[in-house]
Amino acid sequence: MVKGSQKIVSVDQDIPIIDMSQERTQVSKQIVKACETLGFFKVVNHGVDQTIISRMEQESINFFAKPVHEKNSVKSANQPNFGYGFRDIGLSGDSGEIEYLLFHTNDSAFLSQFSFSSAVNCYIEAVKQLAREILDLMAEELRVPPYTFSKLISTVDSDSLVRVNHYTPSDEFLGGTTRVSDKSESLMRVGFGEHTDPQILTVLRSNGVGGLQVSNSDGLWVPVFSDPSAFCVNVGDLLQVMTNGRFISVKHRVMASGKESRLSTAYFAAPPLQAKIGPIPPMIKTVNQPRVYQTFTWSEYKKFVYSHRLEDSRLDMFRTCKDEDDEIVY
Ligand SMILES: O=C(O)CCC(=O)C(=O)O
Ligand SMILES: [Fe+2]
Repeated sequence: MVKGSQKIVSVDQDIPIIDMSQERTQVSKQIVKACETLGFFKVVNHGVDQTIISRMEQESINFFAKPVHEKNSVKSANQPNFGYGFRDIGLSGDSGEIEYLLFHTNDSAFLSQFSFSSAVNCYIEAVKQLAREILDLMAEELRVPPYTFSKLISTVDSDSLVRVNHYTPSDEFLGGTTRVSDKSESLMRVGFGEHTDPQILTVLRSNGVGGLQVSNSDGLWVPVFSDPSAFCVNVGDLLQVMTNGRFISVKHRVMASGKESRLSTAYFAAPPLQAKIGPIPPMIKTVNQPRVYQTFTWSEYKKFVYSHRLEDSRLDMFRTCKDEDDEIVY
């Protein structure tokens, strides 16, 4: 039995697909609606140059094709869970059928070890720009001051990350030194266990191989068909907090069925470590929408997240139990 499994619905008809070439107010309305109902949507006609995407994908394929010892040597000097990872996700004992490369977007010393750092940097700039644009569209429709969200990810000390995930076909695991012990699990293996993304916004792309599932309001897992020309966007925990619970930080997971390699690249847009995060004043209405979350720094929340398991509902600990009056000025 796959841990945490729920019923799976068969089509991704529930996943909104937003055409960013539409009229601006239309786009912002659709984005806000998607964030309130599912916390997840796809964008098409997003303006990111296909050559930037293709270069990043090819360089990632080349990296994962390298011998294990070469991949293992890619480690961050000061953070043990950064760099190349195999199976172990995070620091609290989570694991999945995955190998990955995790790095800070502004860690130029780390990035310079790669022959493909220019492809990575171009990709980061492009998805960061897309994330900013989406956050600005949200702010417009929510009628909050311009750049309220995007300015948090625009500063040089923003703590944003990129994770390139590679889910290898199951035969490689079955035939190799790593053995899948249980037959039923070998049919549907957890690639990346259920979790919410802790940051502000995630912009994710994959290579045309599915596996990603999102949990809808009925608690059903909705498979997300992979469209290599689209970006998937999901609300992170911090955006749920800033919107005082109006946006949903969607629970998602990857089930690797094992026939083809899934390659995904996630850009996690995050604020600087010392940024104070809490519900923004226009999102708090004393009568019908009182403050739901406390105020905390990203650094405090990140520490908390890293000391818990992926599937833990980490945001619950930061709900208010009393009225707080430490308003944040963004
Ligand atoms: O690989 C995917 O599609 C999703 C991975 C994911 O959820 C993550 O890296 O946070
Ligand atoms: Fe995720």
